[in-house]
Amino acid sequence: MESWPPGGSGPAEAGRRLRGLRGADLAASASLLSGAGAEAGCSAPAVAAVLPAGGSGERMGVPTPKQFCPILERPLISYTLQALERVSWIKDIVVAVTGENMEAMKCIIQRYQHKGISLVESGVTRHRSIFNGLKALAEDQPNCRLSKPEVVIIHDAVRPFVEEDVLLKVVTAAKEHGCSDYDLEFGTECLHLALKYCHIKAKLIEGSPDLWKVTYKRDLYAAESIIKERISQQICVVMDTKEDEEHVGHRLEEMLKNELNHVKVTSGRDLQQIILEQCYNFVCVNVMTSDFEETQKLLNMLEESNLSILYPVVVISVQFLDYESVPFGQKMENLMQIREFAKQVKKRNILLYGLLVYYPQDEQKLQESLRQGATIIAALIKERNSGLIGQLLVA
Ligand SMILES: Nc1ccn([C@@H]2O[C@H](COP(=O)(O)OP(=O)(O)OP(=O)(O)O)[C@@H](O)[C@H]2O)c(=O)n1
Ligand SMILES: O=P(O)(O)OC[C@@H](O)[C@@H](O)[C@@H](O)CO
Repeated sequence: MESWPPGGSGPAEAGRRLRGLRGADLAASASLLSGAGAEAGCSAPAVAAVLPAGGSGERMGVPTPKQFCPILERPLISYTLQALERVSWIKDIVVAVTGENMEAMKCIIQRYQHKGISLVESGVTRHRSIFNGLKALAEDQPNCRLSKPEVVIIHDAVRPFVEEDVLLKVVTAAKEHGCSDYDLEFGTECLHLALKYCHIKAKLIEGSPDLWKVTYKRDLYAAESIIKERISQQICVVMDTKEDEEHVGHRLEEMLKNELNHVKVTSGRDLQQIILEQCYNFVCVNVMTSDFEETQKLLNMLEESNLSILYPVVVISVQFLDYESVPFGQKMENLMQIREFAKQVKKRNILLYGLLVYYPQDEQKLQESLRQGATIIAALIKERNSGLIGQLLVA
């Protein structure tokens, strides 16, 4: 644990100025700025969050500080901000970053449309960074858009998977509980500081298994896998033949339902609604219309929405081909257009792939190629490999 310097500008002084810092700490910790909400007689405390993000990530062993390392091309800290922004009762989020990374952080906020974020300069240790964030919330500065909170959640910027329920438990505990010897013995250094400098007793709250901190390089891979899994839970099948239930497109949809029984497969009858509900995977079957007509309609809709700002959206354009009756070479020439479409939509974070499904007369062979098609679709969605965009895969 670092030792605070004596004197006016150190954390001990800050503790006094904050008039009582009560802490609960595990992965997230909450401190209480006494006054604000309680005095106003509010039943729910006014809550803000401070994210220390001023570290250099030495243990990660890469030049970029880990909070800015990309996961699916988006910086890690943006996932953490997204997790906190979803919690409607957190009114302000203060992020502490180094002066050197201030501009980069502003760009991240703008690019990923994060709202209600304030930036402060971090300190040379994690605790100093937290302290700077608390100061911004506690001080009455002119033109300051931050409102004084009653409870402050302290959350490492490198813990992207924090859920609302644990945050609520921590905030509630920050108000309700005292602390035990056990907490002090097995707690982290934040608990100790709260007691030593502010004479505040803290309570240790059990976190969820997903609350781990990205520390080593392997943690980035683990985080990426978790994110990919989360956004692969729903697939929307869009097709240009809605009436004919016997149609081969519907058979592919049924095959997907059978093969991927943990995934929700929906039909794209109300695309606007499905986009609003944040489905990140689309299988687009072009049968009756010309080669990419249905796919292009879908791509236009996706481009107009903001869906792909936070996660890459996968679109698989499916064509059924009876190789025996259609001249393959001629067909291929048209289908190669997919490369250009894919390049264009990649700029909007949409990953477009092509899938040719063999459509023979023989029922058994058809069944087999549908099964193969479903397997390829599942793999493309699971992997989200941007190196394969614009490719025509064959089932
Ligand atoms: N001077 C510092 C040091 C750390 N942190 C932040 O505290 C959190 C948890 O710390 P840790 O995992 O130790 O991060 P680093 O110090 O960056 O990692 P390392 O110890 O490997 O260098 C991170 O979000 C980190 O950015 C901070 O705000 N200011
Ligand atoms: O043990 P590490 O150095 O990886 O991390 C220490 C702290 O940053 C972290 O556990 C806080 O959440 C505890 O207050």
